[in-house]
Amino acid sequence: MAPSVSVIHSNPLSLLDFVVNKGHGVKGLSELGLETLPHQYIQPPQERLDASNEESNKDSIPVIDMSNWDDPEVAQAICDAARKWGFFQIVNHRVPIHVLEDVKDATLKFFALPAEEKLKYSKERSVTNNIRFGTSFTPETEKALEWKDYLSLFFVSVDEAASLWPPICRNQALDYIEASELIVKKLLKILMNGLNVKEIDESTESILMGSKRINLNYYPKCPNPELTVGVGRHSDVSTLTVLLQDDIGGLFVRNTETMKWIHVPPVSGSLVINVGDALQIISNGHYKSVEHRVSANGNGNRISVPIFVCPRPSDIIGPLPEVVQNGEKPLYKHILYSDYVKHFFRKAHDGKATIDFAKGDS
Ligand SMILES: COc1cc(/C=C/C(=O)SCCNC(=O)CCNC(=O)[C@H](O)C(C)(C)COP(=O)(O)OP(=O)(O)OC[C@H]2O[C@@H](n3cnc4c(N)ncnc43)[C@H](O)[C@@H]2OP(=O)(O)O)ccc1O
Ligand SMILES: O=C(O)CCC(=O)C(=O)O
Ligand SMILES: [Fe+2]
Repeated sequence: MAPSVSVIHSNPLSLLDFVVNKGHGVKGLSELGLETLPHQYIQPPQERLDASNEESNKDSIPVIDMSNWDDPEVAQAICDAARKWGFFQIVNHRVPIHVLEDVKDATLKFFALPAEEKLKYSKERSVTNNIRFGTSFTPETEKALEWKDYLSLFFVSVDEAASLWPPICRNQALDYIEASELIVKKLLKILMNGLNVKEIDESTESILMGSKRINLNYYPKCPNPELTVGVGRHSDVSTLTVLLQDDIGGLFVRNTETMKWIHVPPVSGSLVINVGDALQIISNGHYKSVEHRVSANGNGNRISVPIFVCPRPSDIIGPLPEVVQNGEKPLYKHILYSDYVKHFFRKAHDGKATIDFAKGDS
């Protein structure tokens, strides 16, 4: 039986038991009809988004039409955006719209499952570490929790996905991964060309796109959205992230010049692309992995579906030889990629601090 709203507010153990242990997530909390936010979700004032730290001018991240993707001007726009903003949106990307709609529907269906069904995929019960249903980011280490539930699926093979991923969303998630492969390859080719890396051999291809993780994110309607966050400030640890968002909005990106936050408005049929830490390291800082965050909202539920395109866990990553061969100082050392990711996952979101792990001489 669900605890009453007053028990949720007065007993911290009861909240954690309901949200984390019983698998109801923040979706379950939201559906209890809370009128005020439980104190565990109240972020310190400096982590909240308000109008004073939002960009008020009309600067916005570029929307790039990929119809003529061999046009040098398109390549230039992509490389410029990756250098300046670390983020851009793409339209006419060749991922069929029905694939995007289907994976959004499947996300809603997964989160609509009963808590006990979703709990089968939790860290404690999942038959594999490659599948994880969870809430917030790292509830064990966070001072304030985040208003988000997620299902995270690390892609190993179609066979593993077919036997272990939740049946209600596995085909749709696999189709989205498969259909986005072409645009991912094209973007990486363009970005490598922009660094003077003309030939992508097998080992570079593994570093650029040797593994993939797909997350299904659910941000339920929130009482007092101004006091909390959907996702706190972080940069992705991927090479590139391909993000599908719905039409609710709430993703904000740091303008690294003004340090203010810029909204990434939903554009119908588009995909948001962002540079992750692995690409910042590989490119020796030429491409920027930029801090971003998601606000909570009081009007409705939001979903998003990022595909994190990554090196393989066993890859050693560091600035590419082509980038530093002309005497440019390497800003990052060589590191085992899985060490980097473990470092990211073991702490609460902390903005751009993760990349310090890779700083130093190679
Ligand atoms: C969820 O909210 C998020 C997520 C994000 C994500 C942004 C990204 O950029 S994700 C892309 C990450 N890259 C990869 O997954 C590719 C490379 N993968 C690996 O190297 C490995 O698969 C591994 C992730 C290191 C896991 O390997 P494994 O051998 O299983 O290692 P463990 O020691 O068991 O786990 C390490 C540590 O990480 C925790 N963890 C594992 N998976 C997840 C997950 N999906 N979500 C959260 N945490 C995870 C695991 O619990 C371990 O910690 P312990 O404390 O338990 O030791 C951005 C923003 C968000 O809000
Ligand atoms: O939901 C979003 O728009 C972005 C989520 C995000 O930044 C992430 O999952 O890494
Ligand atoms: Fe992110």
